[in-house]
Amino acid sequence: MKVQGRPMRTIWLEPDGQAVGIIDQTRLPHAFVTARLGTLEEAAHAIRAMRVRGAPLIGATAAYGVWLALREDASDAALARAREVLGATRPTAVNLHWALEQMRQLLEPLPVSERPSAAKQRAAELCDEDVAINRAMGGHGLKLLEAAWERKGRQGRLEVLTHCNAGWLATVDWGTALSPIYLAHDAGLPVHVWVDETRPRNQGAGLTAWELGQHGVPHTVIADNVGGHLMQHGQVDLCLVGTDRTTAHGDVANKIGTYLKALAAKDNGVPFYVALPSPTIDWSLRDGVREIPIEQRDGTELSDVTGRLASGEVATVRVTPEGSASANYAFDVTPARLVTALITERGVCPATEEGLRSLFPERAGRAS
Ligand SMILES: CSC[C@@H](O)[C@@H](O)C(=O)COP(=O)(O)O
Repeated sequence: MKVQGRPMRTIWLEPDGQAVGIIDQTRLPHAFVTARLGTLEEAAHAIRAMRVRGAPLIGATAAYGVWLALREDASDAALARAREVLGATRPTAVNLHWALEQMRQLLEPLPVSERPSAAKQRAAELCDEDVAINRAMGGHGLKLLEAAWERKGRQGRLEVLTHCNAGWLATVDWGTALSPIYLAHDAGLPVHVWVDETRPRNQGAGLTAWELGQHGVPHTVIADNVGGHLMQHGQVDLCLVGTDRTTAHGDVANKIGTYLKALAAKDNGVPFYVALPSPTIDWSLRDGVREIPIEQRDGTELSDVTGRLASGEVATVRVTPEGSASANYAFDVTPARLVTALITERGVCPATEEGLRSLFPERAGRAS
């Protein structure tokens, strides 16, 4: 992606090689601010406070967090502690645990003296792999968008609805759900994106709208409850979202509110696609609704809203009465039966165990 015309990733090794650079996503869209992460604690805090967020980027940050820990102390105990601290930051996105497990498998058998440089190199590789996966997913998703455009008779605009931010900012580059959209836009398809605001943290209004704007993709921000109305009136050709954890049977956990969009899509015959890199698949789970841990965050994210005042100052204001309790569920699970197809780096498949295993045959018979 380019930011103000300059190509960049969302996470990088700083030029001095001593720290990891990130974009502080809590400051967007009002300010574009980068930050240095120099310790395990800073990496864990960045994930917990959502300075970095989105399933693949959480995993990439955790991998670098292991390096930051091991360069201080590369003992078995320090490695175990780094995995514990980072693993406890956010519960739903399985990419976090996948990345920590990748690091463990590589590092545990190595002599202590070799671990820091190996961790640094592997974290960089995981980032490169994420970029390649997302680009490949984009190519497969692009074919679905082209087919939808043909079905529409190449009339008007291709109307895509998305929820939360499954874009460049949620990954190392490209995005998951937005990767096909960027490719479609670049290929000249007249794609227009309905962007759910995605309360309570407004990742749609603040992040998706911002990055689509950076790339010049036409888009319109809508309140979270508008999608059903648009679908009833033929104004959505397809829904395209990301996921934080998908079961071996194709149940999909994603940002809270995704399930309601999938129900509305089903009722209106609108295709509902989910884009996911393979590290997002939790092969050990069968029943997403019962088994995927759903993050509950502080109620102030719901009761308080941050925005820019007319004066230019960024301020946080309370929108609920003092004394009213807030429940802040961050994710929900869309059952596989509501998902038209899954888009992965290896191709598109039905949201079924057979579908996923046809693309990832090496997983056949493996529980995790
Ligand atoms: C990148 S794909 C899926 C997601 O990670 C995304 O849609 C999402 O739900 C992000 O949630 P967040 O709480 O902002 O980390």
